[in-house]
Amino acid sequence: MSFNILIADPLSEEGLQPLQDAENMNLVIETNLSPEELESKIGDFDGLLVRSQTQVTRNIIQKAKNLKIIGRAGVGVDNIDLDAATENGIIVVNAPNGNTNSAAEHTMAMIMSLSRKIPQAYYALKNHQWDRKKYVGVELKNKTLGIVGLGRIGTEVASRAKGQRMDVMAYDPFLTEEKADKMGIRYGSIEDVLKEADFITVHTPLLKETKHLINAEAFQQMKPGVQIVNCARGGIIDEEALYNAIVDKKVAGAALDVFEEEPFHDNKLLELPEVFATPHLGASTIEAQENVAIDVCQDVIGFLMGDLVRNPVNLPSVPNEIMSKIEPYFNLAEKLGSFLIHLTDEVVEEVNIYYAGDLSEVEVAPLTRNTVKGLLTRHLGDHVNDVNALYLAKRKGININENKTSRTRGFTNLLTVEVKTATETRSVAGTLLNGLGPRIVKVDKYSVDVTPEDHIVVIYHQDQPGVIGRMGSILAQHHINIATMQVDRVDIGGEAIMMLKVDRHMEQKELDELKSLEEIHEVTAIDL
Ligand SMILES: NC(=O)C1=CN([C@@H]2O[C@H](COP(=O)(O)OP(=O)(O)OC[C@H]3O[C@@H](n4cnc5c(N)ncnc54)[C@H](O)[C@@H]3O)[C@@H](O)[C@H]2O)C=CC1
Ligand SMILES: O=C(O)CCC(=O)C(=O)O
Repeated sequence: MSFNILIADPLSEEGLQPLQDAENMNLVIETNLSPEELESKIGDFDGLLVRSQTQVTRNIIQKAKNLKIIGRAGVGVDNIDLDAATENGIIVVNAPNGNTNSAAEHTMAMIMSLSRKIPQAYYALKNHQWDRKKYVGVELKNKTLGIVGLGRIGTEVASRAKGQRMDVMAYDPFLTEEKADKMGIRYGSIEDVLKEADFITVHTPLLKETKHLINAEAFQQMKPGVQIVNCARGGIIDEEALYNAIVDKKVAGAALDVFEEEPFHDNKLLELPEVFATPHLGASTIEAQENVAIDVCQDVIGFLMGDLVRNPVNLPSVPNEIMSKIEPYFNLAEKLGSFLIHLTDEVVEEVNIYYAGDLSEVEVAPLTRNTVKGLLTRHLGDHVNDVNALYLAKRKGININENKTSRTRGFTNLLTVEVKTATETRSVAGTLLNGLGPRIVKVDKYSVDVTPEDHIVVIYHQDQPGVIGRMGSILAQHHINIATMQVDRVDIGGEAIMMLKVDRHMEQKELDELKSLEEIHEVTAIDL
């Protein structure tokens, strides 16, 4: 099997080497495609790699019939419609670590250039103006740097600014006073940071909550003469408000790497002498580009070859040590879901998943996704995958509940799945037997021991002599060989279950013949 990968933005050649070297990956490099060109080509590709330039819109994703993975060589994924990707079962991966250093260094370069007005002084010299008075700067030492967003890049900026002997203060919803103390910086609310900082640098993602986080009201709260840096995302700072704050002399200078609209030819902020800018160069170093391309290529190859990805954006990332504990249960979880959905023809309203024993001690979200994938595939087909399973369940109005319990029924691990419809509740439980693999150990209230694979026939019948023989005869007439057989009941003479493993798929008319026996209540054939 081979995969077609489209590289739609310029990526480091060295960084692309893992993909070039992979035997079954066909790389097509076509940058600067218009949205229409990308829409018309994307149907041929299994993977798409971009930086921040290409907008991967819902329209493009809807045309991407074969697309399985979108790799973003960088951090911000605001150029990718994540909802559309998730709904269509396309995994998005990024490279969150490879450009942190470069972005932090660029931020420091911006802060230092701002403090000494280096770009303006150079520009004047180029224009034959030797002016030493106009370009008097300020020292960074003892000035307060306010960092909004103390993630990977914000943290690196903090440690570099401390090296400049700045007084560093930060706001981040995940920052506590204790963590700040440990880092040797000051903790503040957003208001504290706005009020006290001489330089403010933003390092948040662009989200609904951070759009225009730094707006006219925020500028009002700042010290006169404050200087502003944005090397994160255009739109975190309201450009109109920044323009006005500079014209009103509230803000003394601004250094911008990112803009509300990119790329641009004109931006009125650049008409102001207090402003200098770079065209989104934060991650543009040889090292960062190589790092992010390698990281994203490895995830794309890994994913297409059936491995786990390290940096998923639209799936929670699970640390390796946890993944190694739960991975053996993936197959069991999916098979239990596929099995159970065949036991009801009614609309499923609720799914309860119970994790017991060893499973009650680990992160089980990936198992829940696999179970739901198994449940939904019967009716929604193969496009259900672990990326979109929970989204599709929600869209169908199915409530999914995850529970951890101590009820192991004597097994070291037990996964029980229960579906509720308007009129019935059906359930199946399975375990992973040490060395023997997955087993179905309970169906509704009956105990069984069946491997969840091949052709299973579940028969509910009256517990009375002769039923098994009559069923056996019908199967024999159709040349259906019984591989294994299990029966269980709760009360003598009451309802009983029979679980058959047969050697081939059973046709509807064969099942109808079984159902026509008076003692039989329900027959379900399940091909797992
Ligand atoms: N200019 C460039 O070329 C580059 C830009 N970036 C951008 O830099 C930004 C930061 O990247 P990383 O540090 O890697 O991300 P990160 O995810 O490690 O850090 C973001 C931090 O922002 C915080 N945050 C979220 N909402 C906030 C709010 N309302 N107020 C304060 N903090 C908030 C989060 O808690 C998190 O700690 C992203 O927007 C990314 O796209 C990243 C690399 C290069
Ligand atoms: O691809 C680039 O150079 C942009 C990097 C960036 O903005 C990011 O990683 O978020």
